[in-house]
Amino acid sequence: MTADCVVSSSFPLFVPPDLYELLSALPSQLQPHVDSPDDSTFIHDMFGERSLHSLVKVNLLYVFLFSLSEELQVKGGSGGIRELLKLLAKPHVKSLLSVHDTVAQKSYDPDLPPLPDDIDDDEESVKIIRLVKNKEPLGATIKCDEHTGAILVARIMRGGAADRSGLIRVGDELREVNGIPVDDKKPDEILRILAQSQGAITFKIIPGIKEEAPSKEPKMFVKTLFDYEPAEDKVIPCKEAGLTFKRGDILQIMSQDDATWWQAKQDSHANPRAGLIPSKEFQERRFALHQPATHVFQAQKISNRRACKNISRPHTQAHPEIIYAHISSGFRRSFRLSRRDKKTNKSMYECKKSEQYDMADVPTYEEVTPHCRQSGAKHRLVVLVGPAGVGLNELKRKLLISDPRHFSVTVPHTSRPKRNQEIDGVEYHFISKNIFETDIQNNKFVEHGEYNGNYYGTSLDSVHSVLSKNKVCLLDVQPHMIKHLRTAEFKPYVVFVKPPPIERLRETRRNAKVISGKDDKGSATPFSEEDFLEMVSTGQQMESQYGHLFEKVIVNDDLTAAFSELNAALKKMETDTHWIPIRWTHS
Ligand SMILES: Nc1ncnc2c1ncn2[C@@H]1O[C@H](COP(=O)(O)OP(=O)(O)OP(=O)(O)O)[C@@H](O)[C@H]1O
Repeated sequence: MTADCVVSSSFPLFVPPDLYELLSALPSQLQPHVDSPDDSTFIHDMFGERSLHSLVKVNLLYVFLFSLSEELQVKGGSGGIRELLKLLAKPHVKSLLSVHDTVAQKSYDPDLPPLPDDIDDDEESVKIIRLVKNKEPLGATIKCDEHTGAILVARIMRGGAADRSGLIRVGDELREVNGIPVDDKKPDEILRILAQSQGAITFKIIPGIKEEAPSKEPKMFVKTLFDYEPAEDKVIPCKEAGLTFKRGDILQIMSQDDATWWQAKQDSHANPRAGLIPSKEFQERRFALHQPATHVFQAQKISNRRACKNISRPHTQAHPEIIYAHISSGFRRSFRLSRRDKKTNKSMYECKKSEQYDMADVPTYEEVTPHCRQSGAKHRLVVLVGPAGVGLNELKRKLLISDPRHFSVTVPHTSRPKRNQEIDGVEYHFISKNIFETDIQNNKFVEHGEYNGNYYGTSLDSVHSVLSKNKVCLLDVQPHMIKHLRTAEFKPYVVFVKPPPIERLRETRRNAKVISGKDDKGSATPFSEEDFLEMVSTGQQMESQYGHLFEKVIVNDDLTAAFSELNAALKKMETDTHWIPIRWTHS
């Protein structure tokens, strides 16, 4: 339906209540002097007429002031009275009263067409609604009742023109449009009549029996975790009433009355009218039906490259990583896949819980609330994800160099023996194999893995330790680990570092070396074409599977630009208000 409502208005009249009482009392006082019932009805109608009330009210004001002046003149007397008489005699006071009287007597009701003659007197109540089309849709949908065949108002979109007017309600039966009976028509045909109508449209409506309960505007906000285009949705009851959104948009849910189709509006849009979106439950069911069995992104096999490479490489001032080594030796500590090692490395980093598909993982909507970090409160955990070789360590390193007192990384645990030059708690926390295994059992690790018979892992305590120093903890993990870090305590800010298109990879990484090592002696070799292809395809896979968990996506094309963007985003994260899952605020 594409019509807009005219809401009638009338000029407000301020009639003293005692005058109303007088007018209402008159008919009964005259009653003893009236013989015929017709005369009695006439008198009642006349004194009950609203326009008479208005006229009397207006005249009373006028007459009252005149008689007041006369009375005061007769009384003569004090300076105050003379002053008042002078005021009342002033031309602009008189003009003001005259304008008031003129305005008060005008009718501001809209010019409505006469009621159709053929209205059945027996019909209990019929609403004739006149609407004027403009660009804004009416914000209502119709349907054909499957039992009676009646055309009913199916839905009123919250905040839309129909809703705001209050003239049309869900369940109202549509009888005529512009005098054309619609009881033999299908909803589509009616919509065509409406589309062809110009200017005013008259609806004849039988009000539905069930009155909609006045609804308070709910204040529920959700972050959308998928893209939605109503035009492509085969089952939406009305495509035109649908709301388009992109993954990551914030919507305000306006109505959940219908279990299948919610009403929502974009938080950032001024348009008050809600649109239809699939409900969470409905979308989950659809998602489950269309999801291939093997949809879970396979965690990459892990090498210990991260665990060892900065520790055992010779320190040379020329190499940027070594500059970092002077700031903190606990770098390259997270454990992600090395492309080069994956065939030979049987171990992989485990996560704490099962990676099996469960409904909680279905990306539909997540209820969110605005959050701004209070000064002095712990920082949000910064989680970096991206395909191997994309530049996570390079970006971390730059952040650490830029502000070593503000940013920090975790110190990993290992079960391998400590070397002479190493200090416990600096390069690693050195623990026995037994203790490592017990800690794994007790879910003490964010990630852990085995390499060359030794365990390596990032413990939750090492994250706590950085955060408790009021520093921003930079952690890079496999993307399937993100969900375990999404807690009220960590409030992770997840940044996906994405590779640029392959031609830009070739160009920018021409002189770059990819570091790999099957033992603690990491070796650096140039990127191969295969590395680039794999980086791009892994990046795409990660984004499609975990994109709903990313708060920021940074394309690492030009390194300096990518670093500036990341740095600026992290500053904003600390100072600005962000939408976070509401469950993170219920700790
Ligand atoms: N934007 C860039 N332009 C040019 N070289 C880059 C860029 N980003 C990273 N590099 C280089 O690419 C190589 C790999 O980067 P880095 O080690 O940071 O990747 P990574 O994501 O940590 O990889 P891995 O997980 O395999 O350790 C390094 O030599 C780094 O200097």
